[in-house]
Amino acid sequence: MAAPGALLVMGVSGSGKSTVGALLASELGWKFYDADDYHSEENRKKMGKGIPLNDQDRIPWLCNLHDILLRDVALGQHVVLACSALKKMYRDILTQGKDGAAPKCKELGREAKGAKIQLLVVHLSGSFEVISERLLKRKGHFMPPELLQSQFETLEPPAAPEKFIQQFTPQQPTLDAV
Ligand SMILES: Nc1ncnc2c1ncn2[C@@H]1O[C@H](COP(=O)(O)OP(=O)(O)O)[C@@H](O)[C@H]1O
Ligand SMILES: O=C(O)[C@H](O)[C@@H](O)[C@H](O)[C@H](O)COP(=O)(O)O
Repeated sequence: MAAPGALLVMGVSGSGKSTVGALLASELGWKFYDADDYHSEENRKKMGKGIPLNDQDRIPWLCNLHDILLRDVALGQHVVLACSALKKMYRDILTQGKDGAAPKCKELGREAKGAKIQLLVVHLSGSFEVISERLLKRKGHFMPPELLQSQFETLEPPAAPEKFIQQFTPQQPTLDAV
C-alpha cells in the first residue's frame, strides 16, 4: 500500500486503544486523537447507563472523525486515531466518509467529499477474560464493564482487503502484517 497517512488503533473497550495509540503517536511524532473525546453527550450518557450504541449513534461520530482525519492528512499531518471502529462499515466511514456508507450518510445531509484516507489498521485483540479484568480495574471512565459483551458481539475483525496488523494479548505478541 501507499505510505499510510493515518493509523487507526481499534478494538473493543479496554483492548488498550488509548494507551497504545498515545504511545505509538509519541514514538512516531504523529498527532494523536482519541475518539472517546468526540462522543456526543447523548452517546456518553447512553453508554453510562449500560446501553450499547447502535449504528445511528455511531455514524455521525464516525463522519466527524473522518472529517478531522481528512483535514489533517490533506495538510500533510500524520495522525494516530484510537477508535473502537468495531465494524467494517465503521472503518469504511473513517476512510471514505459518507461515500463509503452511502444510504446512511446521506441521511446526515452533509456534502460528500469523495477523498479517501490511506489508513493502516492496528487491531488490538485479547480474550474476553483478560479485557474484562482490565475494565474492572480501570477507574474514572464512563464506559461500564458490562458493555464488553456487546462490544465482542459487534466486533468484525479487520480482514483483507483492509490493510491491518493484529496484536493479540496475552499471548506472545504476534504481528501479522497484511
Ligand atoms: N497491553 C496492556 N497490558 C495490560 N494492561 C493494559 C494494556 N493496555 C492497556 N492496559 C490497561 O487496560 C485498561 C484499558 O486500556 P485503555 O487504553 O483505556 O483501553 P481502550 O482505550 O481500548 O478502552 C487501562 O487501565 C490500561 O492501563
Ligand atoms: O463504538 C462504541 O461503542 C464506543 O466507541 C465504544 O466502543 C468505546 O469503547 C467507548 O467509547 C468507551 O471507550 P473505551 O474504548 O476507551 O472504553
